[in-house]
Amino acid sequence: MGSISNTPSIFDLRSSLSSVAAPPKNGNAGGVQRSERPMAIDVKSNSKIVHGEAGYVLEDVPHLADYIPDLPTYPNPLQDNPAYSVVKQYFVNTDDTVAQKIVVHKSSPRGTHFRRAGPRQKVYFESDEVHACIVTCGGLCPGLNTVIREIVCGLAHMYGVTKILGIEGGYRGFYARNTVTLTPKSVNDIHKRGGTILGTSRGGHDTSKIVDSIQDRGINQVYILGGDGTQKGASVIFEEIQRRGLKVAVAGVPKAIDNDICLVIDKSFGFDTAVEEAQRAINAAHVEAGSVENGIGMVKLMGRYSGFIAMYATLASRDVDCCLIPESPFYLEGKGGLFEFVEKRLKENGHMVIVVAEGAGQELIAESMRSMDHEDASGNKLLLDVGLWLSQRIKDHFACKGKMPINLKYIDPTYMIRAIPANASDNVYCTLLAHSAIHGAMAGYTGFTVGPVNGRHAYIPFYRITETQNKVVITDRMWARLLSSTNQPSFLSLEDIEEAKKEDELIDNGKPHSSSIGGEAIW
Ligand SMILES: Nc1ncnc2c1ncn2[C@@H]1O[C@H](COP(=O)(O)OP(=O)(O)O)[C@@H](O)[C@H]1O
Ligand SMILES: O=P(O)(O)OC[C@H]1O[C@](O)(COP(=O)(O)O)[C@@H](O)[C@@H]1O
Ligand SMILES: [Mg+2]
Repeated sequence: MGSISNTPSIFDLRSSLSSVAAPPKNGNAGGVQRSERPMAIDVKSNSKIVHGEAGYVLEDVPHLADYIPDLPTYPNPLQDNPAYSVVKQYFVNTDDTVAQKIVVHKSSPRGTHFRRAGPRQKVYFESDEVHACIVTCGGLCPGLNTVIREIVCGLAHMYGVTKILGIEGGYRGFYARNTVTLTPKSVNDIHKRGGTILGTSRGGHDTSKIVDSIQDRGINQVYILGGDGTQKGASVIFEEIQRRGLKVAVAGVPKAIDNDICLVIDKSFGFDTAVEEAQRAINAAHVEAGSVENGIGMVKLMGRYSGFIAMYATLASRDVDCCLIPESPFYLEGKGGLFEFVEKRLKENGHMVIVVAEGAGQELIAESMRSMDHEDASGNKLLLDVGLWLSQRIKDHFACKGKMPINLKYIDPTYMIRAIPANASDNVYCTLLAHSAIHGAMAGYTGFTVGPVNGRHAYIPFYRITETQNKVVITDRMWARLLSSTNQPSFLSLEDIEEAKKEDELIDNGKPHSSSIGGEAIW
């Protein structure tokens, strides 16, 4: 790629981001260098799209300089940090980008790219000017404490930042709860604990009260850890901050225990840990089922709309006979149905294990029970308990005269797989996410989330995180691998499969397939 900043002729300039130019209320006076950021932006609902040669597209993230003119820059203090002095090319080139699509054809366009995460030579904040805050929102997820720890330690050790506040109890904590001062010492061993030391909540997102609180406290870097709902909230906070013209960087760290967040990033933190912990429940179900005649072990795992935890836990365990996920509808009665399969497997093996994701079979349950359209405080639909329902239906079916007696044990480890500390690999991953977020905010980027795209960390605009949910693609090879390992019915007719393929083609449309996790190749 040619240098973005050196080849303005390839750009399509239609900037409206830069039209927001109210003076910063807590802006910083004076500085050593003036920034030069050629604006070459195609604005699509607050997005910065840069077009290059051969179908190259950069979906860039906003920058403080887009709406605050003449911001001073400073040399990155990392250049004097002895630990990093050994790094060959420590600073990321300003025009480095990460490709979303890495399997390409000779004549295909180069496609969408994201700005590469990492430390920049110039920063937009002086160390003693930074007043950062961290908030955690939504459901728990292994690794939240690690991200908090690494933001605090990273800001302190890499950038010499001393003012870091923890906002307690999620978004409403900005205006209704206390704050806590965070130091490397106070967060030293929190990564060994599950949950979040800051507490969390659902609901309570009041944009103007939150931004008032940010402004009143003089906060200029906001780190927001949470799922799709949280990142939607972060996006509107960023818009309000931009509208007020504040020099405040907003960085999101995406969290989703079930990996349902965003088609772009490889996987979400905590997912590996959750899959590992799920093995313990599956093992228990297998032991229980195998110890009695016609034993069935049923395990319910998290996954409202995406069955990644159930799919990966099944693939990892090899003890599972049937995995049911929201993306693949199933039915109970008749030929090819679940009851028929259960009977067959019990006759063959004498026992079986079923893993069911919490969002699976919701239409079936709604048909047989009076549907309750209840929501939680954040507006998420409260699901009916598929594990209990399915256990009862199987018990009822086999209790009929003439059927074999069964012995079913239901295990619901829902909260056990998310209330634990992150495992080793998630801890390292969380560290990289935290560092990417810090480097981005220090470099003046804002309104962004961080995450690995094909293994390289990138800055991703909020709309990419919030626009679509990541789902298991049932026409991908990974789901086929699962079907082949469990030898369960697919519950789909040929027409269903054709339909699913068509839908996936529409979704795919230049995006990588969502069954790829951890940057591993799906072939
Ligand atoms: N569309 C939205 N706009 C603003 N805030 C939102 C939106 N959706 C959710 N939130 C807020 O984000 C926080 C977390 O959302 P929730 O859905 O509970 O968890 P998660 O972030 O894990 O999806 C809540 O405080 C909620 O009020
Ligand atoms: O009981 P809670 O705290 O509302 O959490 C239950 C929900 O949290 C989750 O684990 C994750 O949800 P979020 O992504 O919204 O945090 C869901 O799978 C589950 O339905
Ligand atoms: Mg959510």
